[in-house]
Amino acid sequence: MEEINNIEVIPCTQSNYLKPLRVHYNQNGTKKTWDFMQTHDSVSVLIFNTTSHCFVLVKQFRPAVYMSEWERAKRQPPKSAEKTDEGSAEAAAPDSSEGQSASEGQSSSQWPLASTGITYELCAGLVDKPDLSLEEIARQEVLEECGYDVPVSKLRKITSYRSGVGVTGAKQTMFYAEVSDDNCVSAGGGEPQEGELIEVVKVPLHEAMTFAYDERLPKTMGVLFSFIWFHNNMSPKYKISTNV
Ligand SMILES: Nc1nc(=O)c2ncn([C@@H]3O[C@H](COP(=O)(O)OP(=O)(O)O[C@H]4O[C@H](CO)[C@@H](O)[C@H](O)[C@H]4O)[C@@H](O)[C@H]3O)c2[nH]1
Ligand SMILES: [Mg+2]
Repeated sequence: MEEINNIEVIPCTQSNYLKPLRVHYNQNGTKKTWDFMQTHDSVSVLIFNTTSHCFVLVKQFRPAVYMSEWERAKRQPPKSAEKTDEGSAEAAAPDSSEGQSASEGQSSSQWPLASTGITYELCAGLVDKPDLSLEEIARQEVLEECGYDVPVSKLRKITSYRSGVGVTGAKQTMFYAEVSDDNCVSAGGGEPQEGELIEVVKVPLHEAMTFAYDERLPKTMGVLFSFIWFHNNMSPKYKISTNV
């Protein structure tokens, strides 16, 4: 249950997370300019629980996604208040949590439901600790966000890729971790002192592809890619249903 209100949007002039910059350069003799954002690289982890045959994902409110939905709503106001994806999306969700919002803080504009800013993601984290390896950061994120204590040696690197090419250029490295209920040491949920409010969500293997392609459930590309990676690499060890 999320309640988002008192929304105020201001220009970002200083941040620990990103730095907007403009680069001038010559490409094949042509003068060019590009605006970009310096951000941290990141790691993500596809977690598969071998006891329950479920993928372990996280679900959290993402202000950037919410604000993007707000922009869209301003461009295309919904035809009627009831006519949103909300009911059907939550009905199809693998857990029962419900989004809720209040429209306050900003003139008379209609704020979207908080649930439009809640996304399903792989467990993931920023590479912001120079003394730790990518594997060690991934291990910490699995523990903090999902509550599983897995040794670094059990993390298998899947691949790395650019998580954004137009704006950030940041690199994300993806790992695979097989866990069992025996590795579960806490409920997870992130670091409350860092302001993290994370819900751990289990997606049964036999529902994975239906979940992945259900556009009513906002999710990252990492979820989609990693499920397909699992299908290609872990079958026939674990059978993933593909009838979508
Ligand atoms: N970004 C930001 N802005 C703030 O103003 C801001 N203010 C506080 N924070 C804090 O920074 C920490 C960031 O948490 P993580 O290290 O777990 O990183 P994620 O946000 O999970 O990001 C990962 O997962 C994403 C989804 O796959 C990918 O897109 C990213 O590339 C990937 O790094 C949290 O403690 C959060 O409370 C902000 N973080
Ligand atoms: Mg995270």
